[in-house]
Amino acid sequence: MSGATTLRTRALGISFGAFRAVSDVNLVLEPGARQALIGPNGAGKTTLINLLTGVFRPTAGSIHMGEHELTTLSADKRARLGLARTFQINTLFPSLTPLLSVVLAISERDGLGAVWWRPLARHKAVYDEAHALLGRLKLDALAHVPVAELAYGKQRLLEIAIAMAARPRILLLDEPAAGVPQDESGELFEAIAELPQDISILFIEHDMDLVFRFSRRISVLVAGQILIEGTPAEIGADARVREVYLGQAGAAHRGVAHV
Ligand SMILES: Nc1ncnc2c1ncn2[C@@H]1O[C@H](COP(=O)(O)OP(=O)(O)OP(=O)(O)O)[C@@H](O)[C@H]1O
Repeated sequence: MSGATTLRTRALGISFGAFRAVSDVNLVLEPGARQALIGPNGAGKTTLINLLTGVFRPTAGSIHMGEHELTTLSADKRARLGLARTFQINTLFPSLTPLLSVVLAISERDGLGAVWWRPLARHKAVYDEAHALLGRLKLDALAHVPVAELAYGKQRLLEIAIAMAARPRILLLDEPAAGVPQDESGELFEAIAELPQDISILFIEHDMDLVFRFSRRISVLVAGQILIEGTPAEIGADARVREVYLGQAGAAHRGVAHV
């Protein structure tokens, strides 16, 4: 699958027992979006991404990608339609190199995982593509360094390179800068901003400086529901958003002065 597409949810929700973790969410991710999903701890941001990617089955509503309805599709099928994600926690193999990590991801995409006798030309094409992806994320100089020896910010970039190996149309990034020292997180987001413009990106981020620098739209999730969705200027001017954030302990150090 290739080409830009729109991801859309209609009245999406999930309950865990009596607890409604996400409810009535109408989210639209336009082609080429650079959209932030923000909200207090426990608001349901990761749960929403888990619903979009098929980790959880919704208890209400539906999910659509272009003309495809995803609501009941497996995570694998959604990935094949062009939906990719990264996780809040590091999921890399520490002893592999970045090059091999990306080669494996490309092989997986092509269904070549178990085919060791593939033609040499195809082998070269996979390596060329892996080098190009690493180059795009400015990891080419580190292609042969074991993952365990990479700075954490570089590891997070590698996770994005691996997600990109699936040739996604939509990329969902769950706190891509989590655990990354502050002086490396700007560089990480610059790399994200430079990904091909036809890929739609939704990212969860707590650092408001990064959110306001790198998003073109912001969705604010509070207690499982979208409180407001708009441009950074609209979100920054919204009194309810200020109230939500100023009510949170520690909000000041997250740069809420910008909200
Ligand atoms: N599998 C589950 N079973 C029961 N409750 C769950 C489950 N997954 C999430 N929750 C609950 O749903 C709520 C939303 O959690 P979620 O992790 O989506 O929040 P979040 O906005 O991503 O938070 P944070 O910013 O801290 O990562 C929380 O109260 C959480 O305890």
